[in-house]
Amino acid sequence: MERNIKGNRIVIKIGTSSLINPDGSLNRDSIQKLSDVLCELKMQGKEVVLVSSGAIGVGMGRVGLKDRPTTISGQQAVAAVGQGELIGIYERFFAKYQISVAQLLLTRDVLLFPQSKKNVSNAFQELLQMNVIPIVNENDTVSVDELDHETKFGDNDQLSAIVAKVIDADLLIMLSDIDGFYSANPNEDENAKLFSKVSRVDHSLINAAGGKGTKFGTGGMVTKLKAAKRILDNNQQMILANGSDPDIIFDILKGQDIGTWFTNTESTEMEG
Ligand SMILES: Nc1ncnc2c1ncn2[C@@H]1O[C@H](COP(=O)(O)OP(=O)(O)O)[C@@H](O)[C@H]1O
Ligand SMILES: N[C@@H](CCC(=O)OP(=O)(O)O)C(=O)O
Repeated sequence: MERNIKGNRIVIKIGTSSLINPDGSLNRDSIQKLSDVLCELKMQGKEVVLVSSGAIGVGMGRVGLKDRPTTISGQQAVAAVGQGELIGIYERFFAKYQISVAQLLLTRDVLLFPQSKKNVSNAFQELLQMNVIPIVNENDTVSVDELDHETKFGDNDQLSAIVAKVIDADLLIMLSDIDGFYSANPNEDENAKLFSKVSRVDHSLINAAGGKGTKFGTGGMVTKLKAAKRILDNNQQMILANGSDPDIIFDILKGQDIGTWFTNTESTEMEG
């Protein structure tokens, strides 16, 4: 079934699992391909915001760590190393198209304090008018899940939903290493079925969501569902799909039945 998708102002979130190879090396091809697709969307006149994870994964490679640091401060440190390199890579790929990027490191304050929300919203508006592609990540040095602090965020999945709200986006496209949201983790249950459409995120769905797929990911499916709930509560739309080939974004925007479509205009459906 074709989907009725409005996609003039789009937030695209890409997870670490799509940016880092299983051996920990940077997946340059994937980042380049994603950058090509985003530039093409810009040239079609669309407004695009990228929420990119990967700071910790890139930083681990840079400082020669095979495993993610176990301490929060260790993760903050490698994120600080990786973020600069990550933005530098995006900057070079986008420069081929004479498109500039901007780095926005955000925390939950964006929603908690009306003045912060207004400031961030104004900055996004200016950047979009300047035809710049804003690239967002959490401000990992201050926003850690484990600290009970006003600025905590803990995951880019929910951050991307918050950004979609702040800029009043038509659509959030969430790209991961999996084809969508399944009735159980398909890496553990071969009978898991893909949901093609979800109209309500309730406890039974959250129970079907498991943790992250690789040592590089952060939130797994739980944080993606929490993001979807925020989107539905705000009457917006989200599509969760596999980011291994970023060209999938074009098919999503054509309304093809790809991944899981979170929309409260229709009832929940499973494939098959
Ligand atoms: N019900 C489910 N449907 C799909 N994937 C699931 C589910 N439960 C757990 N997962 C896991 O969530 C992973 C994606 O989350 P994560 O590793 O955090 O990726 P990303 O880095 O893209 O955010 C999948 O690879 C899969 O192993
Ligand atoms: N801010 C952290 C990642 C947070 C995160 O949500 O990661 P992921 O589950 O891969 O989207 C980073 O850039 O490494």
